[in-house]
Amino acid sequence: MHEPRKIKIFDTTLRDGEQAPGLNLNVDEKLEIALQLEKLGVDYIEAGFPISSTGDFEAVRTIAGAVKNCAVVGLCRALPGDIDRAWEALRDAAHPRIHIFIASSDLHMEYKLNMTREQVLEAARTSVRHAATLCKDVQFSAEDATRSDPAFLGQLFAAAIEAGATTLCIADTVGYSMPEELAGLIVYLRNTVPGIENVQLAIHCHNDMGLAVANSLSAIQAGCTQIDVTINGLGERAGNTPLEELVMALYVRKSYLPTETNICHKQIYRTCSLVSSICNIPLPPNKPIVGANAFRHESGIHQHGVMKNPLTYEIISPETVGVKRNGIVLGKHSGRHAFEERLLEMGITLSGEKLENAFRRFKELADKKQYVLDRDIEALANEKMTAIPDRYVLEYYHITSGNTSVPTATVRIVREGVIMQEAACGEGPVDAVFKATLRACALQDITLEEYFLRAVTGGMDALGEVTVRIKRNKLLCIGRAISTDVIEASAKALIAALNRMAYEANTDSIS
Ligand SMILES: CC(=O)SCCNC(=O)CCNC(=O)[C@H](O)C(C)(C)COP(=O)(O)OP(=O)(O)OC[C@H]1O[C@@H](n2cnc3c(N)ncnc32)[C@H](O)[C@@H]1OP(=O)(O)O
Ligand SMILES: CC(C)C(=O)C(=O)O
Repeated sequence: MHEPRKIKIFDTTLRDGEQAPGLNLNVDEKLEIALQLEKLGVDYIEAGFPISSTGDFEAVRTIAGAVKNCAVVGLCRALPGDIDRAWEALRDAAHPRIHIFIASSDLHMEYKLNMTREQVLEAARTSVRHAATLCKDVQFSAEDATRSDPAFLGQLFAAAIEAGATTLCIADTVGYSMPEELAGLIVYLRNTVPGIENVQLAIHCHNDMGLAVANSLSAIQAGCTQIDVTINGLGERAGNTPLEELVMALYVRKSYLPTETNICHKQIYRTCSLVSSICNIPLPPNKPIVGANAFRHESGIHQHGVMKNPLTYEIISPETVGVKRNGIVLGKHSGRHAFEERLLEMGITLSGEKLENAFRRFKELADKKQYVLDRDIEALANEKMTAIPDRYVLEYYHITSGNTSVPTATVRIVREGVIMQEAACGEGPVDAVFKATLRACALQDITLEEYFLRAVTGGMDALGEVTVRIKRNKLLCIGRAISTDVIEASAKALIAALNRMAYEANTDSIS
């Protein structure tokens, strides 16, 4: 058997992942995800595209200052202004990397860049050379590489190596490649590009035809040692290679493809769940590795087999990725120790005020629910981890509703010690609570752009998670809350969104 090859994991959840339509993460959310990625053990965190906005610049700068155990990467076009801005954000990182990309397919060069092959070669040369004067780690990526003329791609890579690139990345930008075809391209480049043996070779796959994992595995077989991934496969269009799927395929099939990564497998579920919650993109139940059904067995023949020996129908044990099979049941009589222990088992470390808050909310929930499940706890922990100051506090709400009465709500809200109380009628109880709340806060110019309700757990006493997106002028803010009562979850989600809006607007209050 061959020695396992070291595979480096390049996580781009915070850059390509955030390009998923509708996704917009603020600096605090990005930092929280980055710190979890560090715990997970990724080798590189692509934290953003610094020239693209002040928010992205700040996120990259903040993450560069906070993360110590992995390299932090900023994306740039092949333009000096992009590179200087990226370096400004990255310069304090323990391990900074500048990532430059330019398209290499004739289609992109002609229609999008309006550049000739010679001009693209020159832009790659000068930009990589410039970046190498600032940073010793420079990645050069060829966008749309898999639809490019292989000979030109080879020339471009040779120019980037000569200019000082330390990593070269082949991007299957539109998820066009087939696994064997991609392996053929990689072997061709390895055989023809001078100096390629001295740089790290990377692959960046998109999932337009559901082939991102297969293509990434094929690229590893053909010699790539850095794999670009995102958590839950987030990304532009159909997304990128999902970290959890690729890493677990490598882990489970190590005897077929001997490799190793620095990933701490027990942190996988925690990371996927945190990203899903912060991004408000629920995991489909049948999602490999981390979906609710990934370790469930419904049919009798399977249940019988698993009872005799789990290996009959399980190629991964849930504990490997941080999912607890059948642990202690947490309920209203459980104390801090059991609660904290369960959090640790789930890969969640909370301390001080955050732990106290989560425990208080757990007790409130346990009073209403027979059993508190891992998913409930996770939701509680996720909700409170990105702390936004509570400017608006919901003191109480009261509704009257029924199929023969007009839904009416009364709310009392406290804003910085001032009590504000109002009543309103609505199309339904949630609408009435929203109208009363906005009236009480004198914020009737806020519009509700989106309302989303999902059951976090099953059963009659399931936790409902409500997410609202509100808008005032151009500012869009999300609020999320959970409760066994959907009206309460809705009211709290609106208050959370108002608090976020006050925080984002950076004023003492919005009104
Ligand atoms: C495959 C990928 O995922 S690449 C990353 C894609 N991600 C994003 O685009 C998200 C962030 N992007 C942004 O915020 C904006 O697009 C910005 C700030 C980067 C640029 O904004 P604008 O200046 O308004 O330009 P716009 O986005 O309309 O067009 C892109 C410009 O960059 C040029 N360009 C695109 N790629 C490159 C490149 N790799 N190197 C040099 N120039 C490039 C285009 O030719 C176009 O130039 P032009 O304005 O001279 O016609
Ligand atoms: C910037 C590059 C690597 C990219 O994201 C792509 O081509 O999909």
